[in-house]
Amino acid sequence: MKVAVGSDHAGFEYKEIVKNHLQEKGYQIIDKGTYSKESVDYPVFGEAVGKAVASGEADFGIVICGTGIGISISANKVPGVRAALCTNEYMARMARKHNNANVLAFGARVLGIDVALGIVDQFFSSEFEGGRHERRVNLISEIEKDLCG
Ligand SMILES: O=C(CO)[C@H](O)[C@H](O)[C@H](O)COP(=O)(O)O
Repeated sequence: MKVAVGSDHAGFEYKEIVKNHLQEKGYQIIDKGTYSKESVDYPVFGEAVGKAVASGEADFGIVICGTGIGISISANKVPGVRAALCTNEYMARMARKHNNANVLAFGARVLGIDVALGIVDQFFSSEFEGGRHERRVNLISEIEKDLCG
């Protein structure tokens, strides 16, 4: 499984920890930056991870900024991306089971690292349930087709 990861400066340290955590579990990591704590702009990294997932370069993505808000908004601008901003393990499970999210977002300034790693583990151990949820996810895709072609 290939996972693209990206963050701004606020999420950099958590990105490094998440990378190691997933690599230890056998995931292949594609790191789209940022690569230090120097101040940068989160849309660059949300877009890079979003494009990696939408193009098939990665199976899933993880984006991290201070709150997770700006970088999830940015990733969601890429057609085909369903980025879910999660603040607890239940949201992470539902993001996969009900929304078929392909990008996980969270905020390094609002969550402890243990909570963040729990969210990551729940996201990757949950599967899309399909059924009525597929109809709803397809409706999201139709909005995108109508507006983006
Ligand atoms: O985009 C954000 C909020 O939606 C992130 O939290 C950013 O990391 C944050 O805005 C960066 O702030 P800074 O004062 O430039 O470190």
